[in-house]
Amino acid sequence: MKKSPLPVQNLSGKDKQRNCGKEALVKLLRWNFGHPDFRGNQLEVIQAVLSGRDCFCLMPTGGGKSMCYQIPALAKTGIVLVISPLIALMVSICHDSFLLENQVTALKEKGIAADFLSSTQTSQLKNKIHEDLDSGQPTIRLLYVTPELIATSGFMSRLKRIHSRGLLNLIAVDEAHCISSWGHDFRPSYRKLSSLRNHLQDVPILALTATAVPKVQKDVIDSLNLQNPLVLKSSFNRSNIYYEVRYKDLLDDTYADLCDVLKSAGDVCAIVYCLERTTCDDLSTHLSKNGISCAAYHAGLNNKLRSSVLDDWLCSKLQVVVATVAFGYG
Ligand SMILES: Nc1ncnc2c1ncn2[C@@H]1O[C@H](COP(=O)(O)OP(=O)(O)OP(=O)(O)O)[C@@H](O)[C@H]1O
Repeated sequence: MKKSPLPVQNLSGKDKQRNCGKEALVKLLRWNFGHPDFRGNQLEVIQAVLSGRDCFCLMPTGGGKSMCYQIPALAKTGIVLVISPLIALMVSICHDSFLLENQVTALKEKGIAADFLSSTQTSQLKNKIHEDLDSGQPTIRLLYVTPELIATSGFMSRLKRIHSRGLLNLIAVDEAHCISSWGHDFRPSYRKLSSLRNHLQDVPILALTATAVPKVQKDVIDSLNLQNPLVLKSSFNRSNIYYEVRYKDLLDDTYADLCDVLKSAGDVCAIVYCLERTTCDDLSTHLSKNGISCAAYHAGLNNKLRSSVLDDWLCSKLQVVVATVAFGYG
C-alpha cells in the first residue's frame, strides 16, 4: 500500500520555528523516505533554507543532496523549484526502466507530488502542469526544470505570479558548478540563472554541487548573488570505496590484467572507462571472449543500442560496460 505524505502545514510564527526543528523534520524523513536520521550536513542545510537563508552546499556524489530540497518541499505548503541540467538528458535518451530510476518517478511512487517541465513533453502534459501552477493552490510540491526554461520570459512571469501568492518556497540549483566558467562542466545556460535573484528577491536559493574548488565556489555564490549564504562542505572521503592504482606501463598485458581483476572481483557490476571508442569495442570483445558478460557504450552507437546496453546493465543482465565518458551523460 502506498503511503501518503505526512500532512504539511503553513509555517508562520511559532509553527515556523517548531517545524524547522529537528524532531518534525526527522519525522518527515522517516515517514516519506524511511531513513532513520539525517546524514552529514543535511539537517543544517534544510533548517537554513526553511528559515529563508541562502545556502551553498558542497557534498560528495551520493551524499544525499536531493534530500536537502525534498524535505523542505514537504515541510511547507507551496512549491520548491529544482533547476537541474539532467532532466533533458534523462528524458530524451533513456527509456522506461531507467526513467523509473529518476527522482521524479521515485518521488511520485512515494506519493510526493513532483513533476518536471521539459521540451520533450507533449504540450498537453505541459499545459496540465501550467494549469496546476497557475491555480491558487497548486498540488505540485517539487518542480524540476532546466536552466533554459528559467531564461524564458513566460516561465519567469509564471514564477513571479506563484511568488506573489507566497507559494515559492525555495529555488534549488543542482549541479551548481555548471554556472562557473572556471568549472569543468560549464554550461552557458546556467549563467542565465543570475537573473533569479533580481526577479525573485526574497526566495531562498540553495546551490548544490559535488565539485567546486574555492574559485568555482566563489563564482557560484557571486553569480547567483547569494546573500550571506550558509556555506557547508562535507568530507569527500567515501569509506565504502577502495582505491587501487595499477600503472599500465608496468603491466605485461593490460587486457589480461583487467580480465583477472574483473573475474577475481566475482559477480560485481562494473564500468571500465576508456579514452577512445575503438578501445571500448576492442576491450569489450576481448572480455566477452574471456567469458565476461560485457558490452561497449559510446557516442558512436545508435540511441537504441545505447539504451539497451544501459538497460541491461541496470537490470544486471550485463556485468560490465566498457565506455567512454558518453556513459556519464546518459
Ligand atoms: N539521511 C539519509 N539516510 C540514509 N540514506 C540517505 C539519506 N539521505 C539520502 N540517502 C540516500 O542516499 C542516496 C543518494 O542520495 P542522492 O541521490 O540525493 O545523492 P546526491 O548527493 O544527490 O548524489 P549525486 O551527486 O549523484 O546527485 C539515495 O539512495 C538516498 O535515498
